[in-house]
Amino acid sequence: MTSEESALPHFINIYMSIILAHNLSKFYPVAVKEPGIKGTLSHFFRRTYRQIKAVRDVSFEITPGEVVGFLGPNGAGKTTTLKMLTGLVHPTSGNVRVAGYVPFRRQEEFLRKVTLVMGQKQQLLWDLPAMDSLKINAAVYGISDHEFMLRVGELTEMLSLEGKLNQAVRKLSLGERMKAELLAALLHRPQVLFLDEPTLGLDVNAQVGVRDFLRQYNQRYQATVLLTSHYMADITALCERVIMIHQGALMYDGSLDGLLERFAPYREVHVELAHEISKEKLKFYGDVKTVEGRSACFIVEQEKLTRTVSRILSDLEVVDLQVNEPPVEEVIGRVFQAGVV
Ligand SMILES: Nc1ncnc2c1ncn2[C@@H]1O[C@H](COP(=O)(O)OP(=O)(O)OP(=O)(O)O)[C@@H](O)[C@H]1O
Repeated sequence: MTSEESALPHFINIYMSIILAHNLSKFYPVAVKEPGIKGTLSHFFRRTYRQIKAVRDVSFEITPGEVVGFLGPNGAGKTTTLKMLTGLVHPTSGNVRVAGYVPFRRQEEFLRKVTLVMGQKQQLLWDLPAMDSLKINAAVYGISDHEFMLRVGELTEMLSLEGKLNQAVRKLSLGERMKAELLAALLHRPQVLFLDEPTLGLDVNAQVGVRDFLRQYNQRYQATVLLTSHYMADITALCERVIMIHQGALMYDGSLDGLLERFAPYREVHVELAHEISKEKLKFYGDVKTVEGRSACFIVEQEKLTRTVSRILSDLEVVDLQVNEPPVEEVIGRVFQAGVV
């Protein structure tokens, strides 16, 4: 019996969680070669390997209908985790269940319940109209003609893809292609969506389109979504909860607000002054992030906020003042740099 087939710890309720990872690890063996001819020769006769610990003891549970952001810097182990959750990669150790199934067995019932969309890979055939690929998908999943037309009609409308499915995929814009990919990935009405960078490379309008669609789809079908994205706007627009990994290990699992609260106990104070003032003089009031003409931005610790703002208002000729939360990108960037929670 493999580790995945062994019983899960009793405290884990597989009926409550639609996605469940328990102490999930994946180590990739990679051959190590010494430089030079000698190295090449000895590599040929006797290979030595080292382990890349892509994912280490990661545990989390996701309940049906949640939309969860999965964050981490490059190489953190996000794609490897998604591959284990969809059964494309066999875990080195740990347990995983998705919709009650052990993913790597790739049972038909399991495959009907999940989908994996990777922004940098496409399933639609390049030279054919998307509709042709959709018909193949419909045949694979045994979707009747009537149901096929209904689903395609509905998704086409939700994705604003009217008139696009009969053009060769290579003639579509990047945004339209991504939307058509989503349509193909959702034709079988999966309950669980694993989305790896679904807005990668898209322009802002197309990003917003995909985001709006995902929100609508989640609400309409109560689908569960685990989403990775380098665009924080995707995460803030869609996810109340985020899971963060770094160097393969879990760093944070909780609300997005909680993450910002925990890692950004400061605010940005933007002021518009009546006259230009030198950066040197402004430094008296706090860390100066930027100064451009009469506008300045200060970074102020939360507990000093009231004092600092009242001092700025009483000392300086202020035309406008705003207190903002720091941009999520910056906070996440600082968390990744800090490395350890
Ligand atoms: N098939 C493989 N063989 C060896 N090492 C691998 C393999 N796949 C991934 N890795 C390594 O495992 C680590 C995690 O990779 P993974 O692709 O899961 O990260 P990621 O968080 O998705 O990164 P990114 O945001 O850059 O896509 C990296 O160090 C990567 O080089």
